[in-house]
Amino acid sequence: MKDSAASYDSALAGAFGATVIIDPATDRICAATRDAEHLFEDNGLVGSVFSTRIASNFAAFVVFVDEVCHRGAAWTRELTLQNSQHQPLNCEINARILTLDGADVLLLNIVDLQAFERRAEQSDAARIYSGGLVEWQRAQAFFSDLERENQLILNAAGEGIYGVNADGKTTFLNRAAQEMLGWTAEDLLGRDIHSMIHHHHLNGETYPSHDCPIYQSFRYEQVNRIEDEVFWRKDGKPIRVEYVSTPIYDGPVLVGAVVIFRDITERWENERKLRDAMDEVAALRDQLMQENAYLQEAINIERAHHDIIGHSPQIRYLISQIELVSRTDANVLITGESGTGKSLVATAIHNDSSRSRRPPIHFRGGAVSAEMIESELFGHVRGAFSGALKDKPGKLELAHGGTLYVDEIADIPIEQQAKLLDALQNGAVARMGDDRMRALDVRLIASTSRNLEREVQAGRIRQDLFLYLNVFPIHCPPLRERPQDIPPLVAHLLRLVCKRLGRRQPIVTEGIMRKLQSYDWPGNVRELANVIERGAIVSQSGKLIIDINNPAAPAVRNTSALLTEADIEQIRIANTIACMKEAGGRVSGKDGAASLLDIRPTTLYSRLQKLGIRSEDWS
Ligand SMILES: Nc1ncnc2c1ncn2[C@@H]1O[C@H](COP(=O)(O)OP(=O)(O)OP(=O)(O)O)[C@@H](O)[C@H]1O
Repeated sequence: MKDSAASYDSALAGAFGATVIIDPATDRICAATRDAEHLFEDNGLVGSVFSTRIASNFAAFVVFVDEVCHRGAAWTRELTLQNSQHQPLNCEINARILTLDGADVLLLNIVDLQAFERRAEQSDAARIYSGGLVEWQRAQAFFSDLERENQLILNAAGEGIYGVNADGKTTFLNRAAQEMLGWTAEDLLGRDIHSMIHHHHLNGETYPSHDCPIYQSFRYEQVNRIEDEVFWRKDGKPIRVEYVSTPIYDGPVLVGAVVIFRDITERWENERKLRDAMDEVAALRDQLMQENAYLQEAINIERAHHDIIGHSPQIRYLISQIELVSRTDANVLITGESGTGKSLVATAIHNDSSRSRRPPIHFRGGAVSAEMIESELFGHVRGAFSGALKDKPGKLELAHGGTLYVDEIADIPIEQQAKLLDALQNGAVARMGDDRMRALDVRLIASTSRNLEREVQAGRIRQDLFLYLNVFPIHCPPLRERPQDIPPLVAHLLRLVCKRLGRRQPIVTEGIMRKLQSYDWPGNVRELANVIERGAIVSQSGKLIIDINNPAAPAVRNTSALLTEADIEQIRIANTIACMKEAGGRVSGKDGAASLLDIRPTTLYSRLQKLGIRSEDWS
């Protein structure tokens, strides 16, 4: 046994690393090196059973031993051994047969592959990162070669290009870089470039090199693209740059980074000017919008007084109705003969309402062919029907958040009435040819010159739509029922038309006014406006001439529609002053005020006195 031990010792003397001798007959470990004990974490290796050191696949071990016995030597990486803690050991096993003291034993040299890989990595890392003189010289040589070989290209490039080694020292600098930075190659080569051109941010804060993307390029092997930074010139001025820094390798070794940069000062300046200009445009637009809102408000206030003319009780009642309903979101049905001012009333309601920030959307059923009504109201998508070449929103969609005024609701075909009611009640609309529902918040104001109840009975208006609309009916009275509104309407319409035509305003004689007031006005205010316009055009003599061919019998006067004495007096005062102005203050004579009014001068003298009209009033 002692002899055997000596033989084992001498057999192991030349062994390297973890080595064991096994007796294949007994499966026992006869001898082991210290490295083997270390590997298996077991000081009592000698004498123990070897097969317990095999983690798995014992059959593979038997095959391996057979191969060794047969060939005399073999190796494998297929077997996983385990240490005393049963942790697996990923190994390469080299085995051969030894004959000691006349008996065959197995000598196994075990290489721990994990430890081997760790050592390889450490030595690689040491080679790359230790940064010893050899590596530094190698990097220098690499950059010199790079620069020499690419001299022409580097110097021809419009972009600034410089290289840094793994210590951040400048290794080369092309011509464009020197021109942009003002630093020469001699100034920078071999020096820490970050501290020379990249030391501060534009706001004055220092820029530590470890935060710099260029350094990160060679520390963490990243390509970094920066779109807006500054490099500092030799004269202390900053230039705005965009750059790309790319790590570069000499074979497997990282030797530094190349930085390619472009001076974007001019572009940045142009962009800044553009941004400033756009800010200014936005500010002006806001200002204009505010002014517009202000003017709109001013116009609305102005309109509230002047749009709907008339002092008759009917008109006063109409205005009170408008004021009442415009404060609500209720649907409104406006009835009245043609030309009585239904559109005017609809606009007044919208303008006085909380929806007045959006323009009212006007839809006149009778103005569109029956086939187009659906597309006009609900919109369509491209291809919804032949001729639908692009998407188009309908009037309902356009009125979202505001008011839709449907003029002559009875002209809408019955199917579209159903669809309209559906959209309004559900608060959603789909364009023709589209499934997508779009939200809808619309106030509906509808008008008609027909008797809607009769239209419902005749089946031309849906009952449910009529009920939906008839929440707040407003009636516009015909002009023949309120002749006292004719003088103020005439004055208003005459002023408008003369202003538009650029003409002097003719005088309205009392005779003409009587004629206008006794006419029936089947076309209501629209007809009156036409008569006045025609009169303003043909009147050359300074007096309004009107042409009403078939004046009706004096309209039946409703006592509640009569002018008060005060009304009459006011009109008379205004008309007399206008005449005196027109006649240049002369009462009698061919172009005198009395002649314009078609009364005697003495009557006019006494009227001036009676009404308290003085020369200051017309001069
Ligand atoms: N009270 C009024 N004060 C001032 N202008 C009026 C008044 N009533 C009507 N008008 C004017 O008469 C013209 C016709 O009015 P509007 O178009 O509103 O009538 P309508 O009832 O809607 O007519 P239609 O039924 O034919 O559409 C317009 O120029 C309108 O400004």
